[in-house]
Amino acid sequence: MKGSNFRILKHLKMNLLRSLRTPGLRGALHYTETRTITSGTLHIKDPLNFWCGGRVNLKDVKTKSEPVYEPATGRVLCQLQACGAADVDAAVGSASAAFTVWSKLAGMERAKVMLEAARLIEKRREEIAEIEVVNNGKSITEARLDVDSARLCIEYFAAQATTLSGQHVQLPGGSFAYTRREPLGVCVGIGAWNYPFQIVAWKSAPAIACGNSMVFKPSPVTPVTAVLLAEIYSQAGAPEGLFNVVQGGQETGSLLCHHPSVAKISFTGSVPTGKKIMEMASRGVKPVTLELGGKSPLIIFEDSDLENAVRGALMANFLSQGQVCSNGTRVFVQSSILPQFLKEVVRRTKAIQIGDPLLDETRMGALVSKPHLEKVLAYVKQAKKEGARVLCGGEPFIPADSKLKAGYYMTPCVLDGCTDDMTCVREEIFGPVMSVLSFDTEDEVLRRANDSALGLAAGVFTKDVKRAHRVIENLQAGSCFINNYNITPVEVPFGGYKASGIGRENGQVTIEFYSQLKTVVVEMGDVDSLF
Ligand SMILES: NC(=O)c1ccc[n+]([C@@H]2O[C@H](COP(=O)([O-])OP(=O)(O)OC[C@H]3O[C@@H](n4cnc5c(N)ncnc54)[C@H](O)[C@@H]3O)[C@@H](O)[C@H]2O)c1
Ligand SMILES: C[N+](C)(C)CCCC=O
Repeated sequence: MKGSNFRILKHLKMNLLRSLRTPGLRGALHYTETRTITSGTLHIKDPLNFWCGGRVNLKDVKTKSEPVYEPATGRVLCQLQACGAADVDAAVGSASAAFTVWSKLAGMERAKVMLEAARLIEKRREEIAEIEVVNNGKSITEARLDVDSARLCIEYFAAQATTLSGQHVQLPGGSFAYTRREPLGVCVGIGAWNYPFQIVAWKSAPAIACGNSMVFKPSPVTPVTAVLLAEIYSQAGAPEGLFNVVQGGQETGSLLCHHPSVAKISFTGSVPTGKKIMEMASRGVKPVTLELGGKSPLIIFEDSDLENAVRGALMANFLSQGQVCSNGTRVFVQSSILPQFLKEVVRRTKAIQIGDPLLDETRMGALVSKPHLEKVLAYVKQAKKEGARVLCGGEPFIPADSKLKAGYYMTPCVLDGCTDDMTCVREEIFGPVMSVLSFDTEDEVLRRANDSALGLAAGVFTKDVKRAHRVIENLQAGSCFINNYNITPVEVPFGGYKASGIGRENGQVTIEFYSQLKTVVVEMGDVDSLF
């Protein structure tokens, strides 16, 4: 026992020494791969802005700094320095300089850097996941999967980088044309707070695979992990300025969108902000990718495997404390199986372990902020007022551990007796609140499921193969699931119909959204002039 303790201590010491020798791991994080942190202990003092290949301390003394919180404890984690016009200009300038080098590399050369970045992410998986938990409040189990998804995305687009190519078209008289797939230039990424590390990878990986550079602005609520990715790309051999991070809120975001040297904007966030982004982009005729909100239907037919349908409904509603764009929050259950479904879904919802998100056994951590928690609780109150029945949850939750008492927790909620006109059924709540509606026929449920301005995702549970495909064909949603929910492998496109967005992330098609085609016509004979 003594010997094994000694070996563990020696291992920890070696890792600590190694981490202090590694650029980017120095400073206030004092972090190693094997050392784990506990809630309430991490302090971040290093600057969170990053351009020209390093972290940047803003010089402007007038820069306002804002507190960033640890949702699990309600404690201030760090101060955010928001970038102004000169900072945004410096970051875009840095990205423009990198573009001239990076865009000329062969796909294989880009892939090499990206695969090294993926390797570094895998090596630092636990560290990144823990920091994500401290800043976002989600459970460590989910954060690890998010880091994996980020890494897989970078690996996938590294492979895509090696396959980018144009077309050769034979023309009369031996003449021909060819197309070149070329990058766009400096791309801007703007992220939401629910999947901070995953979002920054889902945007940067296709962008840099195609030869673009990027300036990324995380949500001011979760600014911490994007800069880790910036350091990783740098350590992996990316040219200075290939990937930059500017911090701030809507002012900084709008400076980025209006910047004349920016070629494209890829945004993840709410529908109202998405509309503003599109307006700003239209002034410079810049292409946009918009990954926006949802109010997705999950349809459970009476012939479903009930056990799987219940599991699917929980996965569709309670991942990341319900703060998931694609969540199937309108759960339509065929009336004949409604009582069994509700009994089982409520039993399992009540059993969800809420608490310290850094503990392995926790399944639901804290919501992202106090105002957001209050907003979600207000939705539950409104649902009750409008006649929905609360079968469980929907209350603030105070964990027993004293250090978590000021955290932003609530009990996951199941609402029954919901009708299509209720606020909880019409609006995106973005919290752990499942609204259950009953239906009788396929035609009826299709009409009701499509009765929304949003169309991000949809799901169906049934053992009838023909019905499954027929229903999916008629659902107005971009990301659909049969007999499962919220499965988003990086090899398949993800994105919404209707007001849920424009463009796709992941999958081969995403190359189209980060590149442009140049057509070259080559004359092999004489010019046949009409003049
Ligand atoms: N479809 C998807 O893939 C997806 C994924 C995650 C989250 N979301 C959506 O995101 C929303 C929650 O995230 P949120 O609250 O951070 O969204 P939000 O729209 O408030 O903010 C998103 C980002 O936009 C920035 N921003 C705000 N105003 C801006 C402006 N005028 N100009 C430029 N940038 C501006 C914010 O600082 C933040 O970085 C939900 O609606 C959710 O459904 C969608
Ligand atoms: C990986 N999930 C859980 C499907 C989340 C996708 C991103 C949406 O918020």
